[in-house]
Amino acid sequence: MEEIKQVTHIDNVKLSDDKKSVVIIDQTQLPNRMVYLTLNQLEDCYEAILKLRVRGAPAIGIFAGYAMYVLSQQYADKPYDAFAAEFHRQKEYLNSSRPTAVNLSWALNRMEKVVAGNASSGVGEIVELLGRECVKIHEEDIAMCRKISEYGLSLLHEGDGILTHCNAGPLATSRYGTAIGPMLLGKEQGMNFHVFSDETRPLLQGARLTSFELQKAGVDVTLICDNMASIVMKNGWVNACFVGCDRIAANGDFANKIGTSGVAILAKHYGIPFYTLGPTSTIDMNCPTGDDIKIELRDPEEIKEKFYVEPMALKEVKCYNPAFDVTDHTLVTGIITEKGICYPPFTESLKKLFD
Ligand SMILES: CSC[C@@H](O)[C@@H](O)C(=O)COP(=O)(O)O
Repeated sequence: MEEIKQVTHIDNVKLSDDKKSVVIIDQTQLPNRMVYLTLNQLEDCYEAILKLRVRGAPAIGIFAGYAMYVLSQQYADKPYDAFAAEFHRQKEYLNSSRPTAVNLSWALNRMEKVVAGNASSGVGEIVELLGRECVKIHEEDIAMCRKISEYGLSLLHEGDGILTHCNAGPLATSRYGTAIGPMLLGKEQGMNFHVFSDETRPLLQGARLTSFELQKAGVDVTLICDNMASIVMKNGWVNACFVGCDRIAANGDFANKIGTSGVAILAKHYGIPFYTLGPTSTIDMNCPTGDDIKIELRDPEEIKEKFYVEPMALKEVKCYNPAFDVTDHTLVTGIITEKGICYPPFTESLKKLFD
């Protein structure tokens, strides 16, 4: 296994040297194998998002931007109208891979705006502009993650215990990550935290990815099963909960990995501040409340078989496998973005971010 020198420099998504492919770390293979995939076919890009080879709201947006650029080069000999139609078809297809994280459609729409806004340019020039736009999306995310990490760190103290759910670190974003960023940045500055990482059933992003990132960064991390969050809070070991987000509605409700809302309810019970951290690209002002967020339903096989040597349940047992849940804004202490920390009432504080 390739040695990770610095987790904040992991290239989870990047362009190949010849810019004809997008290269990702196959996150389904971690923490056991560091496998890079070189993708340049539409179906493979779709499959990579669907199967969570690339995952995490910002990372799938960045990936989609690169993928559209790579794919667009393959039909750049078409006249503008045919090029734009093919671009739209491929964009819609990629967008249908996962419904909950808004970053996917946000990045795809940004790329399509380049095509629509340059109709009078040659297709070759448009492809070049697409190349610049996807790099910009990535660079902006790097800067946003750094700012979010700084704001998050401003709320923490030496020796704090922090509980997190799922993975919102470098693998899910760029460089520092969002919810994990403050801990990585604090560590770089000589601070020490005790992080509890929920394993995050059924796909174990907390066990496979978050505890991997934190351990490699030298942060004190303790892996717990999801149903142990209550006891570590009751023991007084958690000073704050930091989680990521996939879509924040205009009223502050937000979708994140299934189980997040349970963590928020527990945190309220024990009087522990609960924060979600995410870039403004994760805020969907067109989505009034959490009820308007589409929750992805996934294959029951993920609950019954994946990651087990033998099936964990009868094949015929019915399963309900939502990938995300919505945390009610009343449970949220603050929303930490690259533009600052929003506090209730969120309808007003979130709106101000876009004024
Ligand atoms: C900064 S990543 C934020 C979220 O995308 C993350 O917490 C999460 O829920 C990811 O879910 P996943 O299904 O692994 O893509």
